Amino acid sequence: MTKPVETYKEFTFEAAHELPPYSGLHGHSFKVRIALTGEPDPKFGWSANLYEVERKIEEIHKTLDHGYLNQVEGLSVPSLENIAAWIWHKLHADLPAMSEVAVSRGPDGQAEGCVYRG
Ligand SMILES: Nc1nc2c(c(=O)[nH]1)N=C([C@H](O)[C@H](O)COP(=O)(O)OP(=O)(O)OP(=O)(O)O)CN2
Ligand SMILES: [Zn+2]
Repeated sequence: MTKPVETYKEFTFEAAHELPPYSGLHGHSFKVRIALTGEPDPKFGWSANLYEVERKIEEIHKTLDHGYLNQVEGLSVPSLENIAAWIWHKLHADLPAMSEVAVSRGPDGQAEGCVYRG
C-alpha cells in the first residue's frame, strides 16, 4: 500500500485590516500555505496537480491582495483564524484533497499565524 503524500502551495498577499477593539486600520504582508494530502498519483507521485491548485487560488488572491479585508464578503472580522477559515470554505469544494490552510503574518522568526483544518 502506498503512503499518502502532502503537497503544498504558498502565496502571499498584502492587505489592510482592523480588529476593534484590538487594532485600528493597518496593513500586513500575509502568507498562506495550502496543503493537500492524498494517495500519490501512480505516475507523477503527487496528490494534487499544482497547476490546478494555482488556478483555484488565483481568484482568492485577486480578492484579498491589496484589499481592505473587513470589506470582503464573509470576512468582516479578519483575524488570522477567520481568514484561514474563509479561504478553506472558498476552496474546499474545488480542492477535495485540501487538508489544511495556514495563514501567517510577519517576518520569519517573528511570524504569528494559525492552521485551519476544516
Ligand atoms: N489568535 C489571534 N489573536 C489575535 C489576533 C488574531 O488574528 N488571532 N489579532 C489581534 C489583533 O489584530 C491585534 O491588534 C494584533 O495586531 P496586528 O497589528 O494585526 O499584529 P501585531 O501584534 O503583529 O502587530 P505589531 O505591533 O506590528 O507587532 C489580537 N489577537
Ligand atoms: Zn493586523
